[in-house]
Amino acid sequence: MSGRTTALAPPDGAEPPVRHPDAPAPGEVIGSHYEHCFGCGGGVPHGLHLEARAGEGVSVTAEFRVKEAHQGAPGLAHGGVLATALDETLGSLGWLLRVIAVTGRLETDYVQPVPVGTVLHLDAAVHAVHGRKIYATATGRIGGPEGPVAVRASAVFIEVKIDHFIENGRPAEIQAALADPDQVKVARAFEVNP
Ligand SMILES: CCCCCCCCCCCC(=O)SCCNC(=O)CCNC(=O)[C@H](O)C(C)(C)COP(=O)(O)OP(=O)(O)OC[C@H]1O[C@@H](n2cnc3c(N)ncnc32)[C@H](O)[C@@H]1OP(=O)(O)O
Repeated sequence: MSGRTTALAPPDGAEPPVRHPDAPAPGEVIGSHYEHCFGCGGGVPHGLHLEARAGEGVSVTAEFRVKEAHQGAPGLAHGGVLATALDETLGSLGWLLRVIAVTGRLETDYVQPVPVGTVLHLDAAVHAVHGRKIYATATGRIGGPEGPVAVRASAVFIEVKIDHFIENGRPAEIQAALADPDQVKVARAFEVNP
């Protein structure tokens, strides 16, 4: 841990983020990075099925409809599920930078309860990059993209190589992913980062 900073504010010397030339165009849907991802995968029945779209610069938008399976208190979304929605939206920013990054720190503010049936309108943007650290924020609104803020988050993501998953993931899922041409295509899209 020595020398590690977990501050959410970019340090001196941090640079503005650079949108990759091959990033999806503004408005383009960013596909799921993994079919079995709880946040975005189509193969998870009770998952969030979050669909993100590229925005301008290094930003994204996404929508998440809160279902019964996502409750904490009766009729209300679970806070951890809302944090997942924010985390997943932030994670999709990697497609704009063309880097693979994992959440290092995620700080969440819960501003308003979010009832079941609500569509949470999310947006996220990268503000700075310092070495492997990516500083980003996300907001979730209810009632529409300009509606009142229900949740927001600040995060530091850390860039990793594909080996991070190969070395740490359970072998059964890693082997299945490596045998899936669509999954390999997703991984290659990041590995050609110049
Ligand atoms: C096929 C497509 C798939 C695409 C897959 C995309 C998935 C997205 C899914 C949504 C997002 C997730 O939920 S991701 C899942 C949840 N997250 C995780 O599982 C991450 C678990 N943690 C780790 O594996 C590790 O701690 C890492 C990789 C984050 C860091 O370890 P490391 O690689 O050894 O790096 P390390 O040298 O310690 O640190 C590098 C720099 O980052 C800083 N740093 C390290 N940790 C933190 C931290 N928690 N908060 C702030 N800063 C940190 C250090 O101070 C240092 O700064 P300096 O000294 O250089 O200044």
